[in-house]
Amino acid sequence: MGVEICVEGLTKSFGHQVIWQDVSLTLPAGEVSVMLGPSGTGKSVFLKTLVGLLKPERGSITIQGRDITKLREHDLYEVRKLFGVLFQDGALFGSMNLYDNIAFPLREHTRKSESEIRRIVLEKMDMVGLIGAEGKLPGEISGGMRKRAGLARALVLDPEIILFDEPDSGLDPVRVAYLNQLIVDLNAQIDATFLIVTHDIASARQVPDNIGLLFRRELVMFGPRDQLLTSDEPVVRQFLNGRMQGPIGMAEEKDAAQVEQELAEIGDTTDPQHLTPRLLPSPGITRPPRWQAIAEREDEVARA
Ligand SMILES: Nc1ncnc2c1ncn2[C@@H]1O[C@H](COP(=O)(O)OP(=O)(O)OP(=O)(O)O)[C@@H](O)[C@H]1O
Repeated sequence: MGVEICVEGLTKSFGHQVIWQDVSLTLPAGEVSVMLGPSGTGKSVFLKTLVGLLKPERGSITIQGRDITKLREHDLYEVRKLFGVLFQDGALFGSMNLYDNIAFPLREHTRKSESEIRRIVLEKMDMVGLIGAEGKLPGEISGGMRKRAGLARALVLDPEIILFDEPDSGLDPVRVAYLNQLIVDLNAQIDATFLIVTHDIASARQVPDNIGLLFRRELVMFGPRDQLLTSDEPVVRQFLNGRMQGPIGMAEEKDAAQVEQELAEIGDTTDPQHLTPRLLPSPGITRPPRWQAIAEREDEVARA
């Protein structure tokens, strides 16, 4: 069913450099959330903090009733089993074929027999469309296939939470579209909680239930997709429209008068009537119950 992650007042620094502070949000169980933000705002640091690889200075991360920032290494090891992580490059072992790469977590963390491992590996490879590529080495396949292999590996321990670190980086737009469909289909099938860090605005508009935006060391906003897509908050509007006009500058600083002038010069693109349609699960995949509620809420926003 996926588990909820509740983050409260989280602050992370490296030495004197505050990366972000006082971040509070709840990733609802079983839903897909996207975290956006200009380069260097600490999105990857946020993912690493959620899995307990980095320790925050302040705040809590509550999963299944336990604050994981307070856990000792042994207990943290148990909590980490709830997570599957898809790293940017798939993080595959270059000398192992895809089958062995995907089987790796099962061989490391479980006592399953090789026949059971085979069943699971082939099931996950099938889910991501990689059947037939078992014997290939990571160096012999495309970036898109490597991502899908990384995703299959993230799925083998049946995680409750899946973190995606820029799944679309380095892929052409067609591969990104296929990957987005795969993410939506997987979420409908396995119903885990998904958090995706991305720069890709088209993906952020179509795929998630919720969107968050990190900017200038703060979480500017986190909420349902329709709420962010129709927001008047200048940072949110600028980022979701991929514009130069607005508070986000090349070096992240602009003066207020310039921002105001720029915003006055551009038209309003937050019209709820033109809310980007959500990407639906492929035909034949049963939609989780929440889809009905989402469709109704988005209809309401469009009518308002
Ligand atoms: N282990 C570390 N020690 C010190 N500083 C770090 C460490 N990890 C990350 N940082 C710093 O934290 C900041 C945020 O990095 P992060 O990679 O999370 O940004 P990001 O938002 O994911 O960027 P991008 O979108 O470009 O991938 C950067 O200034 C980086 O140098």
